[in-house]
Amino acid sequence: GGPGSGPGPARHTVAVLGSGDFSKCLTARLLRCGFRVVVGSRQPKMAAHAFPHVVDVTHHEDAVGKAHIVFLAIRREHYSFLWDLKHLLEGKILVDVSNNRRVNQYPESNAEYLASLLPDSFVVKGFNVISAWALQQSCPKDASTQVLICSDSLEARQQIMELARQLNFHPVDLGPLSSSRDIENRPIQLFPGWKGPVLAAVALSIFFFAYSFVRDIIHPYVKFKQSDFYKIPMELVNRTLPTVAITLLALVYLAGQLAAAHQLYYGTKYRHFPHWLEGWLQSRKQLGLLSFFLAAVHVLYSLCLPLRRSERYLLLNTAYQQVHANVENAWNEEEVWRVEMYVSFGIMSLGLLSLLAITSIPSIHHTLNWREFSFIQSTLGYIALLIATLHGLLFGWKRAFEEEAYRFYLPPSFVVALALPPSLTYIEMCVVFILHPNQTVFP
Ligand SMILES: NC(=O)C1=CN([C@@H]2O[C@H](COP(=O)(O)OP(=O)(O)OC[C@H]3O[C@@H](n4cnc5c(N)ncnc54)[C@H](OP(=O)(O)O)[C@@H]3O)[C@@H](O)[C@H]2O)C=CC1
Ligand SMILES: [Fe+3]
Repeated sequence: GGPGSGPGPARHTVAVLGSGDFSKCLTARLLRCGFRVVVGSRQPKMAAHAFPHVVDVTHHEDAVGKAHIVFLAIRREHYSFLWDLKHLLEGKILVDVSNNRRVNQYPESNAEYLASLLPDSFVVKGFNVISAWALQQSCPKDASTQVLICSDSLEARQQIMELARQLNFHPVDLGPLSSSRDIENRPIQLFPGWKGPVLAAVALSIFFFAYSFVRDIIHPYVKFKQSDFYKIPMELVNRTLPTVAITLLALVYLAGQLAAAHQLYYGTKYRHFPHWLEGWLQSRKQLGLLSFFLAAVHVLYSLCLPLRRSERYLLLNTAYQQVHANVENAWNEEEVWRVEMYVSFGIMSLGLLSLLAITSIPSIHHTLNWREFSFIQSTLGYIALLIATLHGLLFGWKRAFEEEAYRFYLPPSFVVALALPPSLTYIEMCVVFILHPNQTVFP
């Protein structure tokens, strides 16, 4: 018969092969939830010390014979010994809990390899996303409780899902055994989806930092023998941060623009985007969050600029020179307006960016319907980009056109602000709204 047709009492006994960390913690959890456990070990006498007395620690053959469900708490590299137990494992449910060290370490997943080794057993993949530490926790709130499960045998899958429930886990059915590759990759991935955006942020940071270094430090030094190296830790960093932030935010919307252009060019929504664009579209959330993070750090840096010694000396020196020149009032209306506005625009764009970041949190995202989400992420996000652009323009204005030393060196934020977002606005206005006023385009 099927995997469920074992003799009655054996069902309440679960076998665990291997006596390592995972085996110990799984056994403890099984016992706590009312199961009987038999552990199979190469050296049962030695291994028995590590288990409570109620646990039957015995040889592999013996353990397998006493249970219908067998957990394999051993590493994939040792699976070959199961070949000797082949006939004993026939018709049993084998739970593969193994993990690898690297993503896609082997051509086939561990569970698929096991299934090919023992075609007459019912292989179920599961519990690998749970750490031995999480298995030990009595209060499931402290640890992640989701268990991803897959198997080619529907009945075996359902039995293991039921077992997971009885162990106070939340099983998630991922279908056939072919999903096991994905399940095995889950616990060893390091922030999937963040690699591209983080690399982009790092590359842009290096580029803009180097640019500012040459422009703000090297150039004045070579040309005017002016030593401004003190600017490296604060001013240069604080110039790089907003430039990268605004560029990343522009990249979020550039992806949508390219997608819209692609759809308009081919005249259909149903044609696949090229791979690079697909990946780019899917990293928009990460790009936006990185942009928000850099913008927030930029705000902190900016708030701390007046705390510096250099700032105090420069202010005092200016005051002294002013007294010397007999100038009573240095008020410059134009400068005052420029700075008031640029600070105000900066605050506004950070406010809007915070809103975008908050609504990207899944639990908040789920309370919004599609239209509300797209209003915040597309419309408000775009407004944030434009306001941030104005902020950058107002900052760069004076330096680009008034300061003698920099006349021929446009500040990077100014270039980015000029080149990226407004041109996107033009593309959107021309291509989308004028040519196809009723076309719903990619958000
Ligand atoms: N530790 C964890 O947090 C997690 C572990 N896992 C997976 O669980 C499995 C076991 O992990 P863990 O307990 O940490 O590993 P350990 O290395 O601690 O234990 C593995 C056990 O396998 C047995 N074993 C070792 N070599 C052989 C061999 N040549 N032939 C047969 N059996 C052998 C040993 O038991 P004995 O000497 O009694 O035969 C040993 O105790 C692995 O596949 C791992 O990927 C999954 C999720 C989390
Ligand atoms: Fe700024």
